[in-house]
Amino acid sequence: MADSNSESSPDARAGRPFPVSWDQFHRDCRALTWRLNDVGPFHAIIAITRGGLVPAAIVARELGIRIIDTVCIASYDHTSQGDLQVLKGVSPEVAKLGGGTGKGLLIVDDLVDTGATGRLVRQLLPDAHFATVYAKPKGKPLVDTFITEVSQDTWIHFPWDTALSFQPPIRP
Ligand SMILES: O=P(O)(O)OC[C@H]1O[C@H](OP(=O)(O)OP(=O)(O)O)[C@H](O)[C@@H]1O
Ligand code: HPA
Ligand SMILES: [Mg+2]
Repeated sequence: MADSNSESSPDARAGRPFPVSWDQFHRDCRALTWRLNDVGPFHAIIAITRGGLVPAAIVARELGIRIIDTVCIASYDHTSQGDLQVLKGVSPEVAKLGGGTGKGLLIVDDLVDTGATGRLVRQLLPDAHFATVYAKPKGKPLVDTFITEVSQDTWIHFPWDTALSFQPPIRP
């Protein structure tokens, strides 16, 4: 990421952890779906891989959507963001359902951070509805629906990236 500001440098952000359990993540995805239920119906869901796969599965189950596509984008190597690479775009069948601009399609990702991924997704499908579970301030304007905002200098630790481990007591 081209962010030289020490407050939001990868190290600073990794230093302010926000761990999310499976239980919490499931609850947040359900809360997101309640909001999306008021916006739809949607023809199909597009999960932004890989982080969007888990929320997309939960949202699809709750909304009864069975057509699920992926847009495969990679950029972060742990906490540093490099150039975005679209490894796979929208499939022709799903692009057709969205009339070429994404109308009636629901894009799901786990979070927006700098907004770089969201901007790319919006270029691909300008009329789609873009939903994320979490949003940081820089990326928030790109998202149509999200559940929880965290500060820009926070690093969210998702349950699929973490494991339970011993923590020393606060007072040694
Ligand atoms: O708003 P941005 O600064 O672009 O960051 C948000 C994106 O970064 C993460 O994906 P990543 O590229 O790390 O790939 P992954 O989903 O495979 O973990 C996350 O899942 C979002 O897609
Ligand atoms: O805060 C985050 N957590 C996990 N992955 C991420 N990718 C961009 N920002 C984050
Ligand atoms: Mg991702």
